[in-house]
Amino acid sequence: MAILEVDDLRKEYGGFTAVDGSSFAIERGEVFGVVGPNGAGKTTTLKMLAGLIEPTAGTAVVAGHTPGDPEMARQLGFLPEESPLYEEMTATDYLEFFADLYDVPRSVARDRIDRTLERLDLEHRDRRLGNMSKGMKRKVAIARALVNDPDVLIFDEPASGLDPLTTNYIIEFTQELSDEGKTIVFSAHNLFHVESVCDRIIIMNDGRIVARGTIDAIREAHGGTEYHVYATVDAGNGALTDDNDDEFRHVVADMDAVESIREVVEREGGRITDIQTETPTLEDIFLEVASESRENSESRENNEGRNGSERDGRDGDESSRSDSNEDAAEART
Ligand SMILES: Nc1ncnc2c1ncn2[C@@H]1O[C@H](COP(=O)(O)OP(=O)(O)OP(=O)(O)O)[C@@H](O)[C@H]1O
Repeated sequence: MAILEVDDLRKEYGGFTAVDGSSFAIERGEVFGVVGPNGAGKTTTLKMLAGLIEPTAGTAVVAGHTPGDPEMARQLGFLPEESPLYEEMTATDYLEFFADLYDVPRSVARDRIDRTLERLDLEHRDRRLGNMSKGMKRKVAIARALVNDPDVLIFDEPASGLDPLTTNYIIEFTQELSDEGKTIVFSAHNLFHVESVCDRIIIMNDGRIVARGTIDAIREAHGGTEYHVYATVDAGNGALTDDNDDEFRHVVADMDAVESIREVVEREGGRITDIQTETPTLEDIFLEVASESRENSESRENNEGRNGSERDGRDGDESSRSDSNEDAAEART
């Protein structure tokens, strides 16, 4: 059952649309990735889920409550991208202060804070926050998101700008929280981290969701694994040659096609010299999706401009071309 449901969520700033009608549902216990280039609308989406920004339209329901409802705040832990801390306080004082705000009994809070900081391997808990390193501060911010023991966590760039060791702790800790049954909305630019912790993702661009699903399903929708068959003769399939023209590379999508190439090559008296597989990384897919989405927006803008200035009977053609571009983009969402 979905613990978090978002329906046609939209945020406009003046005439600018930062989030353009997002809809998705997250199942209890899932780690759900929100990825996209700078300015895609990720943080705006997460802040609307956390009740920190009022949507212009649409709804978000977290554990049966709408953002801003005090009961929802009890069930939610939000780690913002930037987390200013009270520099004069120690980590322990700071976290106890927030536990009080959530009415967590002192003894429960102390135990929870101790265990969380222990698991995050935070030393010098009585050092002033202002004197802590960036990584230590990030761990305190994570502990703050957990102080009320929420069911749902929203982590915006939890490990950005940290050293590899601290990053590793935080990514492993996220995985452990998921294993314990927490539902986590996870946004990060490091797609390797996204791939290692997320069950499903959405890819956003220019405020819109341009791809969604499990990483495997998205990979499949974007060509999946390619087989590169190298042979001494050209078996067709638009084979490419190397600089010396003495080897032909045939790129195909499945093993049946590999076998067909083998048959033709052997019939022609040639031989297969190598077969390699290439699976796109999430980064490859991300770059492809972002550039496709940019081309679609440009084509939409061009068509709108042309339709506005040339109302001479050709509008039907242009708009149907534009629609098919949108259909192609939507088919992948
Ligand atoms: N308060 C605001 N007023 C006007 N525009 C805003 C405001 N907040 C965000 N935006 C704009 O909305 C768009 C989406 O911003 P958002 O911070 O959600 O992107 P993001 O995907 O999180 O980017 P990044 O990866 O760089 O953090 C950007 O173009 C941003 O400039």
